[in-house]
Amino acid sequence: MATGIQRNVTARPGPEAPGQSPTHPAVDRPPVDTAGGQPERADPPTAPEADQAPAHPPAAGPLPPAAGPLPTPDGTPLAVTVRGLRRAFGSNVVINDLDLDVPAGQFVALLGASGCGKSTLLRILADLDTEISGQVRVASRRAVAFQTPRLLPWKRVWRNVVLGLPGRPDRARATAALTEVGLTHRADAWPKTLSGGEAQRASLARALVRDPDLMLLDEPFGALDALTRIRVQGLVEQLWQRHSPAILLVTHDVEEALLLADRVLVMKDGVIAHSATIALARPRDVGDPRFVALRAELLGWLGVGHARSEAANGRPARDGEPDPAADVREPPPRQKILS
Ligand SMILES: Nc1ncnc2c1ncn2[C@@H]1O[C@H](COP(=O)(O)OP(=O)(O)OP(=O)(O)O)[C@@H](O)[C@H]1O
Repeated sequence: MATGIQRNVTARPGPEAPGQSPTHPAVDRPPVDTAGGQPERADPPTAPEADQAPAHPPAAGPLPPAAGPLPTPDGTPLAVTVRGLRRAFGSNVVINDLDLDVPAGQFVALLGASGCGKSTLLRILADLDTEISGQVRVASRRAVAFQTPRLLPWKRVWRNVVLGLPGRPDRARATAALTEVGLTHRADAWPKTLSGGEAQRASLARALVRDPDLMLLDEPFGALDALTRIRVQGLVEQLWQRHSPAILLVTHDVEEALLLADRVLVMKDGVIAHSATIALARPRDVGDPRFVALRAELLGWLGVGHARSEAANGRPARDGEPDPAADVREPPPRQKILS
């Protein structure tokens, strides 16, 4: 696998005030909806940042020539290698000496409390944030999908799918990707006429068309209703099984993480504080006692008290009852885990 971003940099003093980083545009801003039947333009004035690796080298500077390949434990090719990563916004140090390895083809879910830095890490891996120090190496063919599908409203669906690919827009490629996500019949639709699930499937097709070695998914199911969410989760799992990219999925949903991932990471205090290998056969059964135990373990790491009790007692704690598992399930003090 070709290695794409290779950075070994020291943080530069950022000019930004919180919320004003030039490398952190307002990423969740929905596009202005101007689609209503407007004619297609050949090319957008700007391409969305989502779903494609940037065409230009990162602003943080090239890897010094002396830097050799990072160690790969047991020779496994890695889709992601991070060493000593640090990212701060002013005095807010969000990522602090973080290490991470993601082997090629592995499905990894990333959990953590709100604001702990999950999206920041994903944006760094997507090369959308370069104000960092540390070493970052990721597969060159990568694709990103966010909670909002970010389709350009003035482009028909199929043109959105191939947007940003080199050369002339190739309808056959778009059709192949749309077929994979079951959306061929909507190829000529305008984005604003799609349902939430259809739009997210179009976003997945846009990721897929790049034949990525690494897919970075930031809560891609977060805005979907419960039923659509289950369907799109299943689709992502199928696509992963068919194409075998490494996937890093940011999610708040422990069950979702356990249903989909080979490995679940918990981010806390700027590092990967816990890594759990999920060695359960697929499709997974939420009622399987091992699934229940893993869920309780992860909820414990996320600081959910009742889950700790459930893990220890096999039943939820009653209100007011001291948590007998609290001292054994509480994560140990911060330690460095190479995940
Ligand atoms: N552009 C920015 N400028 C200043 N601070 C930022 C910026 N982007 C993120 N942060 C801060 O970095 C921290 C981590 O944010 P991030 O979005 O990575 O968290 P998260 O774990 O993904 O949260 P959530 O689960 O709620 O989406 C937060 O304190 C956030 O306010």
